[in-house]
Amino acid sequence: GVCTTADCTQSASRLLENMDANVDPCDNFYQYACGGWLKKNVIPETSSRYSTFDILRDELEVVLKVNLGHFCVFFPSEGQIEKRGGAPLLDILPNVFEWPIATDHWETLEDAIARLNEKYGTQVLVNFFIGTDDKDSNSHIIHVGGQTSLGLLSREHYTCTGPYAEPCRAYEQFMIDVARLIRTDRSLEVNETQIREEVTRVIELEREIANATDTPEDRNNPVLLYNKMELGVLNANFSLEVDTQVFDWSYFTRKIMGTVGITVPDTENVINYSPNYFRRLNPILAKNTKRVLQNYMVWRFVMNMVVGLSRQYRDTRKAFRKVQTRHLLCEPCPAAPCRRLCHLRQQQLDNAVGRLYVEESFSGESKELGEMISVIREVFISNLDHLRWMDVETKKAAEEKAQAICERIGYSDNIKNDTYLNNEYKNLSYSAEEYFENILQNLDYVQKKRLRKLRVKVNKEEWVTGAAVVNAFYSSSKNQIVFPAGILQPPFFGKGQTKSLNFGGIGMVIGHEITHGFDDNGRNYDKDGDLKDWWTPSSTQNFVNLSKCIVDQYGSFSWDLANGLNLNGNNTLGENIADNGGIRQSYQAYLNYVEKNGNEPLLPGINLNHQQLFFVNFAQVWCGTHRPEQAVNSIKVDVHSPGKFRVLGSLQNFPEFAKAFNCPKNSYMVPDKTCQVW
Ligand SMILES: O=C(O)CCC(=O)N[C@@H](CC(=O)O)Cc1ccc(-c2cccc(Cl)c2)cc1
Ligand SMILES: [Zn+2]
Repeated sequence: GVCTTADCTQSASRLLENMDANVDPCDNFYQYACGGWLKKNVIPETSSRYSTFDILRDELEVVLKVNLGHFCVFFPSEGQIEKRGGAPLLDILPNVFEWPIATDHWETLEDAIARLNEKYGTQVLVNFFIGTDDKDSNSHIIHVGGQTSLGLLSREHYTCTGPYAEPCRAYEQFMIDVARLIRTDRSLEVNETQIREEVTRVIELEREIANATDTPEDRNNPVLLYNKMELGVLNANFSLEVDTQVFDWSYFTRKIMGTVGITVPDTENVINYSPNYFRRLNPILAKNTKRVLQNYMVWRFVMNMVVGLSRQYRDTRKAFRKVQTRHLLCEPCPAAPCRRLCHLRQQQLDNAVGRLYVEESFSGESKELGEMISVIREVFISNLDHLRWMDVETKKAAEEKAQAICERIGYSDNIKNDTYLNNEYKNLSYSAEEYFENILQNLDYVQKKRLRKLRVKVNKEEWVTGAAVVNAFYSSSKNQIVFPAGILQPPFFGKGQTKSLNFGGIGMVIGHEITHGFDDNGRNYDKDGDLKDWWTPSSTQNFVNLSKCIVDQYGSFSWDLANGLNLNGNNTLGENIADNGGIRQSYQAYLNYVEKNGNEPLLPGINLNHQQLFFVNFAQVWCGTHRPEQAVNSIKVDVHSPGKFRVLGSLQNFPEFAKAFNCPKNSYMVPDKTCQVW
């Protein structure tokens, strides 16, 4: 029969709207499923990528903005911000030992990195953080490395040639304008030549630092990153010298950990995950002065702060805004509610935001989700039996790990617990005059909470995300899959949606997250989340060979929106393995569902059976388009392949898709060579 409920009618019209039935599904399924969407949608001025996925995120923000009245939080008017000019920033520059370009006397270097880290959570030059010990997932350990954010979006930007010339120039002008403004506010002489010269040196230094950082390829094997050594050894073997002054790692570490009352002896173990970066950094520092270094480091802090100052300061980043990275403070937008939301997110108030969202929009689908997770987990495990490339011993360990995956659905009960929330935010104080300082105070509060974890066991109950998030997660150290409330909505999931759409939507995501535990990164961790090899050498070798097929397949896709650049098959391998596993598991789980419960009633007005509807809904998650500069950048930095290729690549490897649409052998969607890992 045909389902004529409102939900079915809505699903049918959504699916029909987005697709282009004139395209042969076997020629290009993405075009077939999304052709209608692409004809009807234009990328908004304010977006760099616009897709079904992004629209869900925008809609979630609207729900939150509309309901921000609940937050009796005072936010300053534009007038109050204007009145204070640059004062909030000028007042705190002494806290970070000053910005030489913008003053005529300044002090040390060492303390600056430590202060930026422990007080403002800003990582410059050295990334120092407390994280889970990969080889003891119940403990925390100090990590040091080179993964600090750069002023420009990516390493490539620092070539300052071709498409990167404009962002570079905007970045340089931004720094010059802020330096001039601060010197003027301080009634110091403004010598344009002097400022421009110092800025040029900072960008030159930043370019060298960017080139010294590890590439994504250098960072994708957790076993090779796990370099544990005593702090004393780190100090001895990875000395950094500036102006004949040696960087003292012990002093630096104690400076940071002392602020939370934790003493760290030289025998303390730390993980140095970028030894090569520090080796490459040494000669760079040796040929630079402390002044240039201080200029660089404090600039990385200053550039994030100007958005919280008066119009004159904010305008300095106008041209640069187009290529902005995520900043610490909020862009004051015309309507107060959106600024409040931004602050709440920036203030790590994800639990308060999550509570609001859950109360407004989440009707608690946990039970049905739980059932979907268990049948898809079962399929993953039963599929292991058919894998000829994995030996019995390794299959047994894989099954144990799959059984041990713990699931989190919707939201953490904590956010419903007023006592818990009040306790979490008790130290927060807001007042209109001091909002800038409050934000800095809260950065301090959040960073101190992170630093205090060093002597505390890992809380595996803790959620790795807030609830008001349209996404899903796999944590290798917790062996945990998480589906926040934000993604539990159409097209992914709906109580009134047919199971074919739910399995093609959230079912795919569930399979994707489970498979992350077995991709090129996740497979290195055992069922307890410890970095321990549970593979036989022969199974490892087979896994590597089969992965190579995926690397080559996605690496051979050339992306028209990125000026024909090919995808990076290595950097996207983990996500591609997860997509290819997810589609197989969720589809098989759907067939099992139909086997057990019979065929579902068809959708009105759309002459597709449910096997076909599964694939159409699956593909329409990624109906969307990109701006060229975002496309080029995403190929460099995104671990996910572009949506179009995620759909094409995983369907080309899946014979059940070809069967569902009766695609002939030589069609584009049925290539000769296909890949399969899980
Ligand atoms: O925002 C972004 O660009 C990343 C979104 C992103 O992939 N999040 C993932 C988080 C993660 O990687 O575990 C969760 C996820 C979302 C969508 C899909 C999916 C659905 C239908 C078809 C295909 Cl080929 C893939 C699979 C996984
Ligand atoms: Zn993923």
